[in-house]
Amino acid sequence: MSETIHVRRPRRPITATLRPPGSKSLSNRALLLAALATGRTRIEGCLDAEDTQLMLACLARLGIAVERDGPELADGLELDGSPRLGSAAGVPALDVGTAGTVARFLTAALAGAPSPSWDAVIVDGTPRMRERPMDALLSGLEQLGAVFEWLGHPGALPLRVLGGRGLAGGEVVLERPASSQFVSALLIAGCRARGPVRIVLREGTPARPYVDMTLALIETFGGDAGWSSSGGDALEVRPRGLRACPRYVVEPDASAASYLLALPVIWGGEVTIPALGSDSLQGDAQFCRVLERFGARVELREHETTVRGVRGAPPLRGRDLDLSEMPDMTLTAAVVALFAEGPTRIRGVEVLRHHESDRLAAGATELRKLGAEVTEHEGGLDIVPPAGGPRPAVVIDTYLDHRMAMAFAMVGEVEIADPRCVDKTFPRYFEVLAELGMGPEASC
Ligand SMILES: O=C(O)C1=C[C@@H](OP(=O)(O)O)[C@@H](O)[C@H](O)C1
Ligand SMILES: C=C(OP(=O)(O)O)C(=O)O
Repeated sequence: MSETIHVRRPRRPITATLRPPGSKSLSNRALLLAALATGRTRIEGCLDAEDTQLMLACLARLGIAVERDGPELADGLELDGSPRLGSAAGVPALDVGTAGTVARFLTAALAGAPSPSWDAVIVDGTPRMRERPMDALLSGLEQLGAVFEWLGHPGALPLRVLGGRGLAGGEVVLERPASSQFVSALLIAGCRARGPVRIVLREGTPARPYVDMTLALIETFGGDAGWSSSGGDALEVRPRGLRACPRYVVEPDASAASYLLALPVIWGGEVTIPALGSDSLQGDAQFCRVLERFGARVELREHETTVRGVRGAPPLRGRDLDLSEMPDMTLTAAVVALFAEGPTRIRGVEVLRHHESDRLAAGATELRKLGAEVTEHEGGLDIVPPAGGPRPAVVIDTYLDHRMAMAFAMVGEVEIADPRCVDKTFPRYFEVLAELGMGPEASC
């Protein structure tokens, strides 16, 4: 039986200004693009958690060292990039853990590295990462000129990327990708190709704001990529050398912020997140609009978000939510739905089947334990909240999934199993809850 942590219901409204850690998505893009760019980049506000530590450890294995200002990664770090992606010789072996961004973006960047110093690189991850889809990305890279050897199942981790001339360029046609990260990875790799790269999305992409985020970061690092002006759902990369960014400041993580902003909606109070607002590059920064639809009062300003709630007055209302642009927000919304009047439908999130867990199946199971009536669809959930609120004293299983732990902890009066799974993106999450009066020490 794994360790559990007890999370209490707060006794007072939750009123605070809170600073979640740096964005995982922005940190790992900035780290990788800095590693591929010529010159020295300084990054401030970098997330210091499993997913960024995995990226940094892989880069170090490739011979790209990082100088830190201090023990906290967020304080600042500096990194000297090289288009060949490092100086390591032989066949370095990289562990990408369960970090989708590292598995997809770094594998693609390796495949695109021109004349690398290494002969080949082995890429492997956790058992779950071996199951998570990579196939359409890898075959797209092969079409552009990459060479892989499969060390397990074809089209999946573990694999060997053979060092060569990098990517020739050309066109890749994707049916609806299993992850938006395939598109972002092809864009990043395409920046180092010998000729232009065109990515045709025959049935669009899930989680499109992450693709726009990649385009914005490529531009920050001097690259040239964008949506095709010739119509249709296509992207074009016009390769040119990437340039270091003298100072890149990472925004707070909008997905981590979602739990903190949902707390006053469930329990009453007011939470402000500075440095995360309407100007954010993160699609999840728009999640406050979903909270507004449930009934919260929301101010989304430039550089700042505030969400207010008054417990039970007026009551939250269940809603029909298309979360296809913000799939990571599904579990946060599903837990808020437990406290609403009337059913909530969540749609458009079939990518959740391939995340750290199958979040639709895992979420449905745990919501039912709390007394909700849940119907699971291929790409969503219908949730009828329990009359009288969630059942107390339930042990929530977390399926090695940080978002299961963080979302279900908001329920209060629950036991969260394997709480350290939050280390993937928000290691201090339970300390923050304790500071807000939801820790075990609040029982007096
Ligand atoms: O590009 C990114 O940084 C991410 C894209 C999304 O992946 P999917 O498109 O697989 O949902 C998201 O879920 C993940 O947390 C981060
Ligand atoms: C899906 C997620 O992560 P990954 O970057 O590993 O895909 C997530 O953080 O919710």
